[in-house]
Amino acid sequence: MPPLSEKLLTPIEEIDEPGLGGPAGRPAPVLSLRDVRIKDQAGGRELVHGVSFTLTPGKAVGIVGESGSGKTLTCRAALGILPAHFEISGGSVAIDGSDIADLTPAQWTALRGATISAVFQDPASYLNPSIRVGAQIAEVIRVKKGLKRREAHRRAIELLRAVHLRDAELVCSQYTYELSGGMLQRVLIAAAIAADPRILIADEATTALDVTVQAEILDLLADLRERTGLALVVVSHDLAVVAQLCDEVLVMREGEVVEQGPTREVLHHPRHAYTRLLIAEHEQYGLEKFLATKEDA
Ligand SMILES: Nc1ncnc2c1ncn2[C@@H]1O[C@H](COP(=O)(O)OP(=O)(O)OP(=O)(O)O)[C@@H](O)[C@H]1O
Repeated sequence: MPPLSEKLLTPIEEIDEPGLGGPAGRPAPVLSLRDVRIKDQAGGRELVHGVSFTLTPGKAVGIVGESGSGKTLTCRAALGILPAHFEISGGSVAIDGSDIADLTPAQWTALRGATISAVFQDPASYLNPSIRVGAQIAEVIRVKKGLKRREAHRRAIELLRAVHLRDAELVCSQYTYELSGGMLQRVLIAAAIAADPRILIADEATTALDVTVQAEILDLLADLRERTGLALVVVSHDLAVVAQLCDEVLVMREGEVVEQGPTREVLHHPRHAYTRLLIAEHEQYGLEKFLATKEDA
């Protein structure tokens, strides 16, 4: 299995700071999708029929929808890791103002981890079972941030603390089989933020976790967003997760964005029948609590 830094996060070159580049001093978007369409070349089918959103630093966009609606393909398109035979067949994705269609492999390598990073479900498949987890995180830091081995190790422990793992030194020296699913998910988040990315895509990152661990991880993401200006794309079938974290929400169904807008507005005044259905289904999971919080804010 290739090391973590090669799988998702590969080597570093410094990227220019974006600064306040937008019109009228507004922050420039770190990620923008414009009418992105994704096609399965093998089957000739278009699976995603036009997704658009803009993400500025410190903002969070949520994508909700049933299984197979195209949420993960959309994220993979933004990360330049569509499965074989899939292609962006229309529209464009820009990271930090650069159209990803023009990026060379070396430029992609520089962007991944350092500018855009991701956490998916099933953390075990992204971590090497035969290397201690601390060494895997330290390797990302060495490659991406150019730190020496000892400093990278120290930073790995700091990151494990930052994701609220108790006894970070011990976890650092452990292997994946010694850790629970919740601990592994946090290790993966630590690895994903190790190179200080500006965009983090969290694709069902908390779905497999129990409610308490899920709440802790969502708090952690909210905190990173606030403290570091991290911009988030949060994919979840759970509206409560999106309600808690996101400013804007896209509701997807069968590859189509059926509704999009400020989270509060969409959740309080859904216009599409499918959104209303999702809300009705999720009320039992405590969505109302988050709606009340947003409304009071
Ligand atoms: N590697 C693949 N090979 C073939 N078809 C795929 C592949 N990945 C996705 N698809 C198809 O593309 C469509 C969109 O899938 P996608 O994974 O983006 O949905 P999703 O909304 O993320 O669903 P889930 O919540 O189950 O992850 C589905 O019809 C799916 O079957």
